[in-house]
Amino acid sequence: MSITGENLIGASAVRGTGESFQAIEAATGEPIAPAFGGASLEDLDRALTLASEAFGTYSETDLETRAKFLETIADEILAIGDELVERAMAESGLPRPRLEGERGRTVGQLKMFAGVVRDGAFLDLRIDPALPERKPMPRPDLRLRNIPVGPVAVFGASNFPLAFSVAGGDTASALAAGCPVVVKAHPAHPGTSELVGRAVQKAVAACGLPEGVFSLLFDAGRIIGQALVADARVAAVGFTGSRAGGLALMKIASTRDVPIPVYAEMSSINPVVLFPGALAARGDAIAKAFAGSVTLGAGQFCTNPGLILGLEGDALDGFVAAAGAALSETPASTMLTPGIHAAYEKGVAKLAGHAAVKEIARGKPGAPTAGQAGLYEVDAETFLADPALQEEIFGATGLVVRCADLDQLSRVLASLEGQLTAAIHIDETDHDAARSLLPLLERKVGRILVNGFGTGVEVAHAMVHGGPFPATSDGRTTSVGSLAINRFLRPVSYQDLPDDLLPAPLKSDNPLGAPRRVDGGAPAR
Ligand SMILES: NC(=O)C1=CN([C@@H]2O[C@H](COP(=O)(O)OP(=O)(O)OC[C@H]3O[C@@H](n4cnc5c(N)ncnc54)[C@H](OP(=O)(O)O)[C@@H]3O)[C@@H](O)[C@H]2O)C=CC1
Ligand SMILES: O=C(O)CCC(=O)C(=O)O
Repeated sequence: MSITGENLIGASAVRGTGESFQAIEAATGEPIAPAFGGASLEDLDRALTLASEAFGTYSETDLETRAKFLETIADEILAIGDELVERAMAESGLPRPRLEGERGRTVGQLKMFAGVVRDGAFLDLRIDPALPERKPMPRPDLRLRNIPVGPVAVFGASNFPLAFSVAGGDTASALAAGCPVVVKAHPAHPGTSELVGRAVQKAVAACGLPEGVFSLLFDAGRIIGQALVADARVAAVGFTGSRAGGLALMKIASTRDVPIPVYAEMSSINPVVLFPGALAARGDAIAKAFAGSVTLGAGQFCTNPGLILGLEGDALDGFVAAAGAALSETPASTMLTPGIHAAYEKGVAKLAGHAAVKEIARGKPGAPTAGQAGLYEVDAETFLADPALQEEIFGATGLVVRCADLDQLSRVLASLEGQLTAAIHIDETDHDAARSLLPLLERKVGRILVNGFGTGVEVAHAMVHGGPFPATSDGRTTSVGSLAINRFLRPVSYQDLPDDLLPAPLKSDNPLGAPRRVDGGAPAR
């Protein structure tokens, strides 16, 4: 498949007349052909007109057609073959195994949502039959289902060019819900975006769906992204990226005549708590695993373990020495973009320049575009006194906070902003102490994990990839896993509608065979 640099608007490929730009090879900083023509506001208008027109039909597609569509997207992505992996490697600097794995995750995610759609439980069908004889008041017949919210704007993320981008989790869950999607491509990987966009476009045609179900727009700047969020035809937004970017989009969305939700996954430093029993038993092994996690993908994971909390003592000293030794052997890794590399360097310099912060280790230096790993430490009182030490450093650097006792450690946790994950490393002897921290961790994070690290989110039904602000803009949701579909649904209740006016899933003979909760009982088909 050749990459043309065109916007994909419904079934058409349109050369944008806005400012053009090229992809940059992450490892060399050299431009890669072709040039991408940025979308004009007219292109955006056309994409949104088509999306609005498609919504009525697409929102009522039968579940089998919608599931097949998601599976067809997955098949079309695989059919691109190695060109997709090669292009993503060049644009992102991420290695082949990582991108092949990410492609598998993307395809698996689409297939999982196909299963969710077929199952029908996401419709949350409820029926409270009429009770005409009830005293003192009769009860009306009430039936409820979830409906899709409308066209959704998705911003591709820089750090997962496949799994959090054009056909990533936000797009898959919005399409599964029945919402048309308009994607604003991340400028760090436009070629990868076009290849995947064309795969989705083919799937729309192959499944006989209205063309406006999907469009992909490029932009050299921010005009299109901002106009997309501001447009009255957009009903919700999915975003993964910086806190500043997420907040800017939330502001636009909340000041529209009709405000809409922005589901933004933003910044997180993912505390790791090292309990004494675990450290004494296997501190070296935990240190090696930590070094692997903090440097994974050049540290460019929002689940990166950026903060390590432990109790002062020999075991923590041993961990710090072993983690420092492992990190100092780690080669520098190409970062996604020169801008992300520069932001990383700035963040590390700010941390290293803090009077009370001590450098433990730096990884091996590398090319000018490569991020050098780092490990630093600070005492808990300093950390508690300076909120700047909580700022996310997007890259392969961690900060160890030395705590005098469990009480101080818990004060450090209590001082943290909302987080995506918290990891605790424990042995049997640590269970009582760990139990005492769990209520606090639940209030702070979206996922608590034991004896592991949060990088590498499993796409599953019981996954929460979310958390209180600023980890996300709405801690009641997740952007990974089947529950992500709920972001793009809203419930509607139907009171006393005759059977022939009811939507199919709520008709008396249950023609869809979807599970329904009748009179508050367990869902049954
Ligand atoms: N915690 C996390 O999960 C992640 C955090 N980051 C952080 O973000 C930094 C930059 O990385 P990046 O991935 O580019 O994230 P950004 O938030 O800068 O950009 C993400 C997308 O949103 C757009 N965007 C950003 N700000 C605005 C705005 N004010 N108005 C309209 N559109 C906007 C960008 O367009 P454009 O590129 O044109 O600005 C891009 O398409 C990293 O250095 C890192 O600190 C990045 C990825 C993941
Ligand atoms: O750890 C993962 O697999 C996902 C990380 C993520 O969502 C992100 O970095 O944006």
